[in-house]
Amino acid sequence: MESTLLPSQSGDGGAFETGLPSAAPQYILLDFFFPGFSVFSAAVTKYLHIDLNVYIPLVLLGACLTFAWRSLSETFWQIIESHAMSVVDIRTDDEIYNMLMAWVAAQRFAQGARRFVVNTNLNSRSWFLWRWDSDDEDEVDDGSVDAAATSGKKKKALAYTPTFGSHWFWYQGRLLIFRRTQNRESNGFLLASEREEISISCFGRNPWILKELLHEARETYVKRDQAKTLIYRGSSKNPGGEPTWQRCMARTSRPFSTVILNEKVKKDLIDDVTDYLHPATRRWYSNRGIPYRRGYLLHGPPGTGKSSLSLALAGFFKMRIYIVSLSSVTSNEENLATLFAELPRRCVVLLEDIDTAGLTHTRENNTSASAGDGGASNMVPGQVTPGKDANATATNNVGRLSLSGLLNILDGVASQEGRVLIMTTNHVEKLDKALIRPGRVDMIVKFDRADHGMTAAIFRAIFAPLEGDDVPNPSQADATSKLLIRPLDPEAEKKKAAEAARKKDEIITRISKLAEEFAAKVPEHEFSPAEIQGFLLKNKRNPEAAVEGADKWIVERRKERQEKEILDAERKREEEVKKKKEEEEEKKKKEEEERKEKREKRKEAKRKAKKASRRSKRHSGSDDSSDSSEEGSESEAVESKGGKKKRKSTGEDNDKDKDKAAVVTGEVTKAEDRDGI
Ligand SMILES: Nc1ncnc2c1ncn2[C@@H]1O[C@H](COP(=O)(O)OP(=O)(O)OP(=O)(O)O)[C@@H](O)[C@H]1O
Repeated sequence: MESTLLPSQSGDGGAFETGLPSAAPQYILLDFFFPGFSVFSAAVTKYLHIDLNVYIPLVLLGACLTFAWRSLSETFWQIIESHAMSVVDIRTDDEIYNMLMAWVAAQRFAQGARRFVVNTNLNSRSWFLWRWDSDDEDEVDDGSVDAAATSGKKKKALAYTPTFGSHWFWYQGRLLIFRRTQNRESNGFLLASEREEISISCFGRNPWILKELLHEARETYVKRDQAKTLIYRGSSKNPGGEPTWQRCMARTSRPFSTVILNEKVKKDLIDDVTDYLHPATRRWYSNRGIPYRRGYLLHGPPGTGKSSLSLALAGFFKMRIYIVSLSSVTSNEENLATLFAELPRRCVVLLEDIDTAGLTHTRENNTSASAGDGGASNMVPGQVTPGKDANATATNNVGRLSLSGLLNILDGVASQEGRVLIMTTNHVEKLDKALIRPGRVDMIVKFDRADHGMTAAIFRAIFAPLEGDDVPNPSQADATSKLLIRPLDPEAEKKKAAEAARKKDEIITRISKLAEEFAAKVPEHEFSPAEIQGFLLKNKRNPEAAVEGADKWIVERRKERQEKEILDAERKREEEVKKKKEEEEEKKKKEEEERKEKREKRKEAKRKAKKASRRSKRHSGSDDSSDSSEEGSESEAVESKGGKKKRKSTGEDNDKDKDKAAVVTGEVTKAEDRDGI
């Protein structure tokens, strides 16, 4: 092989002997870019007899070509993209991100990706879009499910999505590109998984296919939640931060029938909401200039079904429910206004505990809050609920919600027309009339503790067999597996179905009988449905035990209640004693302050009197001096006759001044007496 020897190689030894090329200009250059290249090249030449110099131009050419190809293709793509393609960028802080990712995870190209991202929760990490509904854990029936998840214990489904880069796929016969890139802005506040951008592009200047895909993604996503009631709660990420609606749960919609309430009341409520939500009603309202809103007030003791009815209503009308508890610390006027401004047009808004909102400033009686005698008989509508906020003073209610603030929000521009407003309270009697006047509250539903019929209904609801109930009965499971192996003939199947129906009827009859027995034992209007349900759930597989244990439970419950009442009374007494003590201390302090003030005033008066006396003294002194000047030599004569007379006259003046001072002091004292000091 022909080799180009460097001058030093054929010359005087040196580099030739060491086998290292001397510093030829191209080697200097190459060494600069690739340190050690000259040594490597010399070694290759010496041992392999390959002269790398021959290949350098080729390598350079290749590099140039690669570079040119890259930049050309990039430019080419940019031109194509901007002139011949349509692209949709998806924001990671919008719900469409969740929708699209759920759709992508179900596609073949995502499941077939060799490098992918695996998630148990595909949703955006933006905290307000984050979903942690436990129900989703059971959803293992979509395409992205890990097969292992279906076996045995239910696990969270695994979703696979393609990793960063471009991924080509076919959709409705069109070639599309799903691109997932790392967000170039390195915002320190973003989580790692938030730092991504996704886009979908298609060839052609018409983006209809992309829109279709997005619609499909949304439909699929919404369908998943169709049988569920989406619950949002108003909260802020950090204290003092801006509040927003946070999706907190997707519950399987509660059938109306499971809320035990007077059937007529239920029907009236459903009819009313149905009529309100009818498209023609909106026009009717707007034609007459009436604000298109409807409000409902649910009131009654705790655990009687107010929240359950609200959720059932939202589920029945397939609306999202937005819940705010007015007793929460964050519910001040500003926060509530922000939340109301973000409400969608058609939804249910549930304002819980409107009596505990600290609505101290009523519109009717602004001074009532300061009346402060606190007795229940003197309760003014809109006052703070005693027990929780009774001690709240004007100062510690700063930043809290006032009644007029709440009314402004309910009526104001931030309030979306078309929403169904439900307010719940345990103390309807404490609400201001303005809050529940027609237009704000159009229907009032009263809830009560369970009567005979309700108790029996709760019993039946818990023990009667329902479609889809899992009966953990080993013999039954055995029978089912046998059935799977050896199918029955139609006749036998019919017989079996009839037998099952007969058995079911028998169970229902038995449960109805037991329900009556149970209801007869439970006194009416003493226990809330929640309390009864709590007891029955303890015996959910044994209705007979529930009936048997009812008497004992009632005794225990009464005892518990009594103990609680005693504890409450004790706590109340302690609080009262503490309050009294505080009041006494306050009184003492006040008295002491008053005494101090009196003393100060007296001192001040004395000081004034002294001052006056001194002034009058000075006055009389100056009179004397003028007399003396007038009298001239006469005074001198008097002086020379001896200071006795002068001293005498001064003494008289002093006595006069003293009298004068006494008169002044008397005046001040009188003035003090007038002021009641
Ligand atoms: N009328 C009812 N029908 C069916 N279930 C009820 C009824 N009342 C209460 N329950 C059950 O009791 C539990 C508590 O009910 P819920 O939260 O609706 O009461 P609430 O009146 O809203 O109470 P609170 O005033 O304390 O918010 C729920 O599990 C619910 O199933």
